[in-house]
Amino acid sequence: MEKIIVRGGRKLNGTVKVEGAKNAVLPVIAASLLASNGKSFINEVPTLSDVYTINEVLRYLNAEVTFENNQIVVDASRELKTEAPFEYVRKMRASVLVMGSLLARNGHARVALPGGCAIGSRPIDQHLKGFEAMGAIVKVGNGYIDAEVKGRLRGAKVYMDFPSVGATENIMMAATLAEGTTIIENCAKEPEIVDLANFLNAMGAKVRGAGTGTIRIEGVTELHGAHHSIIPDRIEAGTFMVAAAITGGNVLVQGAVPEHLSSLIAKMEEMGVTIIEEKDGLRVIGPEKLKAIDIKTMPHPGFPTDMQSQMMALLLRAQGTSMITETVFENRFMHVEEFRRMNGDIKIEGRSVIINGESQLQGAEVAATDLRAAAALILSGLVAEGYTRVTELKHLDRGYVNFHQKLSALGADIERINEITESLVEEANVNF
Ligand SMILES: CC(=O)N[C@H]1[C@@H](OP(=O)(O)OP(=O)(O)OC[C@H]2O[C@@H](n3ccc(=O)[nH]c3=O)[C@H](O)[C@@H]2O)O[C@H](CO)[C@@H](O)[C@@H]1O
Ligand SMILES: C=C(OP(=O)(O)O)C(=O)O
Repeated sequence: MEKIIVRGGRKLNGTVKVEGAKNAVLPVIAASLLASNGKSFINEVPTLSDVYTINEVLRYLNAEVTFENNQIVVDASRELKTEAPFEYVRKMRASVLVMGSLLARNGHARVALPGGCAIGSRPIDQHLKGFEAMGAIVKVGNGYIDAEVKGRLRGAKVYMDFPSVGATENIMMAATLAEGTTIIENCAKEPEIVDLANFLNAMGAKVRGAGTGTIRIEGVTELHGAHHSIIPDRIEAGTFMVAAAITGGNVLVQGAVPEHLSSLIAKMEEMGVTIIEEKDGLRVIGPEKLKAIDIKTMPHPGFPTDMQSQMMALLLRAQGTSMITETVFENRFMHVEEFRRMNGDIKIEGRSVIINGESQLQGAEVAATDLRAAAALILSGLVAEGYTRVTELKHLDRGYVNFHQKLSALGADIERINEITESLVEEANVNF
């Protein structure tokens, strides 16, 4: 088993470069299936396990995919299969994003039901409601969702009960090849939605309004391959901003886009962190003392749920009592128990947690419960007394490229080891 071992106490200094966004590249790769002629060239692609997984899904579906030097080339011009089986969807929920493209291209899509995960039950009813409004017959059974339409999908008005990111993306992709105009109301406004719309438009689609609460898609009969560069990862950027602040360091987060990070910047400034916009990113300078604040996660432009656990790590160092309320996912507090193992003083009260920042964090062996929890526990390890060992790194690898190397380059005392290697070293120490 692999572990990250971090020893607390070092201030971070220097420059760290942000990768392309995981949550932008996954829907863009799914969208590349819509091109019935020409290749798509996708640049600034991070080498994450989720990216390898979605590439496998595309290959299974009969697309040709290469991934070299942070560029993916997709040729989806051959006839595509219709089914994304459970073995892929189980590894990564975002596999469900191929459904809209397959339904639009083939008139039929069969995708394994993603099921729940560590952060909540995560249903996909809003995706299916959109497909049904466009004329698809959707059946759920034997662990699969089957959606089929006679002829082309038809443009429709879809009102989303909640501005779901994935549902907005899936409906947007399906609507590009529908007959007539689709209007998605109360849709998600995340920067990743805008990135997907830009890619679709480069493929020949007619998508307007991405980034606002209403998106209009005028259907076209065919899409072609296109060139696209993925936006920088605002959550990776935010994670390094917290790393700088928590250690009282001074770090330039290169590639961070201030407009994508406005809620995080505002809340960190409220805590007393200095954030300076520079030409190529954000400089973050941690104060001697952090102030306690309250945070509520919300759809964009509200505070992102994907930064909730990292901010919990930061608030555990603030003077006074803070509260975080999670409104996006119903069960995204699994990391609280792990923070408690590090002497974190946190109480869960319904959908909120109360954090007392006065107690000294102590190094401990902790398990990552999900992707962002993995990063957050490592952030706490940067300031805990002694050694923190973080396990279940498969979660970390879904969303962070070379996380420990990047922290190490900024001055952290951190390494990633294989438990077998570690026990050999211990054995060697005993024997010699
Ligand atoms: C790959 C990707 O981009 N993942 C992001 C995406 O996930 P994802 O697209 O899955 O998140 P959604 O915005 O769809 O989900 C938000 C909430 O809506 C609920 N819901 C969603 C769809 C639906 O049909 N019915 C329903 O009830 C979910 O259970 C959840 O409670 O947005 C989340 C919210 O910003 C982020 O945390 C994830 O990192
Ligand atoms: C929850 C996340 O991702 P996913 O939707 O892929 O699980 C995340 O990026 O924090």
